[in-house]
Amino acid sequence: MPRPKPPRKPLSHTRPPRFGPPPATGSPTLSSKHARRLIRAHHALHKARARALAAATTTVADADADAAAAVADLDARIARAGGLPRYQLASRQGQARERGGDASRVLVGWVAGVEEERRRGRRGGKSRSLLEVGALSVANACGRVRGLAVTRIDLNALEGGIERQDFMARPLPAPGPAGDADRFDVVSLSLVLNYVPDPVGRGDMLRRTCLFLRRCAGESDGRGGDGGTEADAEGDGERRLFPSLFLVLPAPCVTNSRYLTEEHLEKIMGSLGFRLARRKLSSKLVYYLWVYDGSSKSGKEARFGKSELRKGSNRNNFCIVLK
Ligand SMILES: C[S@@+](CC[C@H](N)C(=O)[O-])C[C@H]1O[C@@H](n2cnc3c(N)ncnc32)[C@H](O)[C@@H]1O
Repeated sequence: MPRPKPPRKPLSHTRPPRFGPPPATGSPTLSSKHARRLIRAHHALHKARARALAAATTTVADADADAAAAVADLDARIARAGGLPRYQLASRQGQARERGGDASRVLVGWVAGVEEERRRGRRGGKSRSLLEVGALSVANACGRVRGLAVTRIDLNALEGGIERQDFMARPLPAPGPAGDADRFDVVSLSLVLNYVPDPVGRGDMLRRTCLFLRRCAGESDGRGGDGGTEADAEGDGERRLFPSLFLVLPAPCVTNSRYLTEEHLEKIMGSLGFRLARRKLSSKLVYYLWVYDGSSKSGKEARFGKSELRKGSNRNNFCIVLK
């Protein structure tokens, strides 16, 4: 008579981790969890480096050596962890999968109606241009919109078609119409602002986007719009969508920060001359389209420091400072 099978043991929840070499750079086996850990560690090291760097430039001479050594040590740790290339691959593989894909699809969804109308010739005129800062791939959704010319830059170019360039060092367009060819209808900062390790650097980056946006035609051709107003993507009127900044952040940067709320972000952006045209909140990310009209309500840029806006021990410290 056959013996009854012994009951199967439940899987242990305390199983030791599997050791072995980390997945090779570019490996499709990089798990979401691994990618998330790698991304967090990279951000943390960068923030520590920014703090050490600030200390190195502000401390008295004999402390300089220590601070400089701390920076060098952090550089070595960043390099040992695979540096920017590994972070980028983790972002491209793990994070993209986890958050449901390419963030530029949201931008395309917002502006596609306008472009479609243009294509059908009702508005006529030039094609649109996009400067994608922090581009990881040329194969994202914005690259497939007809009539949208995309310029891609990144600190480290992973593919052909992406220029290796620091946005903060990108040569500024010449003043006036002479610089128009070097300005864009849309600048995209998708998960780039949160890469900047310090609050002042974030403010500087936001401010710099204005310099690369085409001026409202109200200023250059006196017609009170960018070559006329655009019907927006949802057809809810004649609100302009260009020139604009597409900004994507991890949602907790605004939903759970001690120093930044959406209201505060709107004030910062308003002071730079932007108004909020579109917003989408997902479980992981927040997407914004900010239309630039080149002037703040008060007529001048305000200063925004670091002040606590929400209390609570479980908050993060994401902050934007406009000096
Ligand atoms: C998390 S990745 C985001 C990639 C992509 N935009 C997305 O939405 O998935 C951030 C990228 O921004 C790039 N980056 C950060 N600061 C930059 C700067 N000042 N100029 C150009 N690229 C920058 C980094 O090199 C990195 O590749």
